[in-house]
Amino acid sequence: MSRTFLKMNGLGNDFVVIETASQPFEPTPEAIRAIAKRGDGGIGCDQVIAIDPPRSAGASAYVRFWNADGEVAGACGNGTRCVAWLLMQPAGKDSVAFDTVAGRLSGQMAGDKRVTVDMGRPGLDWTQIPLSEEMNTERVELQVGPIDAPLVHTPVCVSMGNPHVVFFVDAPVTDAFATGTGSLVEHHPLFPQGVNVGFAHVQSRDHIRLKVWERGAGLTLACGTGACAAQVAAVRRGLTDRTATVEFESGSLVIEWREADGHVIMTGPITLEYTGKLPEKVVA
Ligand SMILES: N[C@H](CCC[C@H](N)C(=O)O)C(=O)O
Repeated sequence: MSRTFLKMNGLGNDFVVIETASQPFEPTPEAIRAIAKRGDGGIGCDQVIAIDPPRSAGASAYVRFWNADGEVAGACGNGTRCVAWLLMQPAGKDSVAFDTVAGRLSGQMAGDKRVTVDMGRPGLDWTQIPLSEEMNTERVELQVGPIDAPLVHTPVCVSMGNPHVVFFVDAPVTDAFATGTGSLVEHHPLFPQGVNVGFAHVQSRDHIRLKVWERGAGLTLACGTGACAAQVAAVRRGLTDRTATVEFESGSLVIEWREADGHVIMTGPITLEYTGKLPEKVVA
């Protein structure tokens, strides 16, 4: 049985989205890798997303995420905006709630192909990231490069349902730097579940330039949970006010770490690229 899918992206961070109500989807890591592979018979994407029927009252769906390396991911901000938009279309609704392994998320329309998602509260304790040892997550004892002249050091760690480490840098970093440094940190022993690595350049109290090396996907054009983590990290360090624009080369997200309830609110665009059929051989 061949399955239909939707190819979508959020600021170029791209997804193969499969609605499973009429086509069960229990993929192996190899199947995910085959779907995500760019070229050689793959569809090509950073993450694969399954939209399952709801498992609890009040939710429109249960949503699962996998990285291109085949491993399960706990959250995906850009993907969450795309899912929220999809779930609001048929019913002509302007708000929706759905569940993920990281908890209940809610979305609402914020203009044409623009969605606001409540990503819930960040995890700030070392056990929530998680780290392999107790540390102050606002100033983590970690550096990359020569001891006497580290390339990056003393990051902030934040969980958005997935682990993030955010390094503040004095200037926007190149793709080569983010790749070389991010790939070193992704599987550092301090992060027993791996980590997404952000390089944040604070331009002003409401503007951050960000590049993210994603766990299980590598350098992506944008990272929604990475933008949330960078803004939470910047507020913790006193570098930005509660709402900031987080800018990638492909565009920007508006992130608010809401004072009233501690929730992180992300607003940004979604793109529906095309619909297609998964090749039979890819997913048995
Ligand atoms: N690579 C991430 C999942 C996708 C995050 C990103 N695509 C986003 O928009 O948040 C992880 O392993 O936790």
